[in-house]
Parts: sequence; C-alpha cells; structure tokens
Amino acid sequence: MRTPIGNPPKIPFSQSPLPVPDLVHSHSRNPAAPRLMASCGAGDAASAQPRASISHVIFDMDGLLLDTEGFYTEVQEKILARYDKVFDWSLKAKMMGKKAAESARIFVDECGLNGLLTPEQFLEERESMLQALFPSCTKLPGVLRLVHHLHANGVPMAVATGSHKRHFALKTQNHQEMFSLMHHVVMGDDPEVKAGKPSPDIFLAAMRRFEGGVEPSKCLVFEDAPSGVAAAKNAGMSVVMVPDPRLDVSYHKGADQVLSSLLDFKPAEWGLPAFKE
Ligand SMILES: O=P(O)(O)OC[C@H](O)CO
Ligand SMILES: [Mg+2]
Repeated sequence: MRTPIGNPPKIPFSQSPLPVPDLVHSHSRNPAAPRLMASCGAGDAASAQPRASISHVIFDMDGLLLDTEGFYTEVQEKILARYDKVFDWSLKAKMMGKKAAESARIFVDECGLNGLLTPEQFLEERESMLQALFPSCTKLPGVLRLVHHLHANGVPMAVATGSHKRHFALKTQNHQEMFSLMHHVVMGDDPEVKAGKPSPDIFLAAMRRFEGGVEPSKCLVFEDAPSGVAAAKNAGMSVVMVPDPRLDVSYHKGADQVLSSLLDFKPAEWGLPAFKE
C-alpha cells in the first residue's frame, strides 16, 4: 500500500472556517473544478476607496504567468512512486515557489528519503523530464490581457521567479513577446537573491531595479505559492494570490486578495487604470 506524504488537508473547501468565501466557477485552470475566491480587507468594489495606491507590478512566474506547476507535480509523483509513496498537496504547498535546492531538501526530508535519495540526486533525476516538458508550457488565463493592459498604460512590470536561468530559458522560449514587456526579470540564482521565498530578497531586488526608485507600499505582487505570498508580505508589499484550487484554503490568509483567476482582477481596486470593457 502506498504511504501518503505529509498531512493532507482535513478541511474540504466547502467547509472552510475562513470568512466570506465565494465559490466561483469561471475562468479556472480546470473549468470543471469550482474554485474558491476570498476577498480580504476593504475595497471590494472598484468604486470604493482603492486598497492601495499601486504604481509598479511584480509577477511571479511558475503557476502564475505560466502553467508549469503541473510539470513539477507530474515528475515528482513519478519519482515518489518508485518508493511506493504518493505526492500530495500538503507537500506541494511547502515546495512550490522555492529555489530548486531548497525545494529538493524539503522533498527528501518530508518524504523520509534520507539515506535513499539525496537532494542532488533528486534534482538530477527530475532534470531531463522537466527539460522535455517546460517548452510546451502555456500562459494561464487572463495573463496576456493584464500584461498588455498594464504595458499600454505605462505601468512598470517585472518578474520575480525562484526558477534559475536555464529553466527560465526553457519555459519562456515560446513566450518571448510577453516577457519583452517586462522592465526586468529576477531569477532564483541571481546573486542578490541570498535566500529563496519566503525571504523578501527576490521582491526587494526586483523593486530596486525599477527606474526612479519605488517604495514597497507602491508595489503589487501576483503570486500562486504560499512561500511567495509570505515573501511579498515580508518585503512590505501588497499581494494578490491566484492559487491552484487544490491548495488548502488555510494558505490563503496571508494574501491581501485571493482570486480564482487573473481574469477576475480589477486594476482600479488597486489604484491602477481600469480595463476598458
Ligand atoms: O513560482 P516561481 O516562478 O517563483 O518558481 C519557483 C519554482 O521554479 C517552481 O515552483
Ligand atoms: Mg509560483
């Protein structure tokens, strides 16, 4: 019998103890799956006082701009199956968004593989499978519309990804036009990024590279991972979370806003130019 890893969520989405969650069915990664959308704090309506006065935007990449998280899951499931164990979303939540070496250490420790597999062997083993999958990744719903809208309105944008340079090149090779609209990209192997998310390093580095100087309170981060949401808050920034519906809702509470999809994002709520519908 296979051994589940970690502690699978015990609270189904429909019985969440969090306040005022709305079930939404539109625009999800998997249209068949209802998704949870929770709004925290003031400013739900575009006509109300903005939640913040945002001037600059920083996007996470994996699982937010590009649909690559499923590739990591698929490959890690294959590796664990060899040890007669199953990969689950409580482990996924701990690994996602982190630098490769950090998430490899978590994988080995949490799965009880010490003595059987080193983090380095894990990374080596998954590498060829990931390299084959990355170039086929697609953009997530609402990404292009939002990036084009912000660019057309002169809002400076950057990307802050735990991904290292080689993987970034493979993932983005078919999305050059979109990435060319970013002012800059900061990757996990950048010398200024001493520690991965949830450290604020990567978001602070991304902020410093904008021209003209900008304060954290003027930056809005878009993230899908719990570690990324924590990193943005540790950097003193506002954060919109667009989580996978399989992620337990307890991970939503650090975010300033939780959306089902970027298609649900309303720029005016954040003091940004509204979409012209
Ligand atoms: O989510 P990102 O873009 O920070 O990427 C982190 C890892 O590469 C994948 O979880
Ligand atoms: Mg991510």
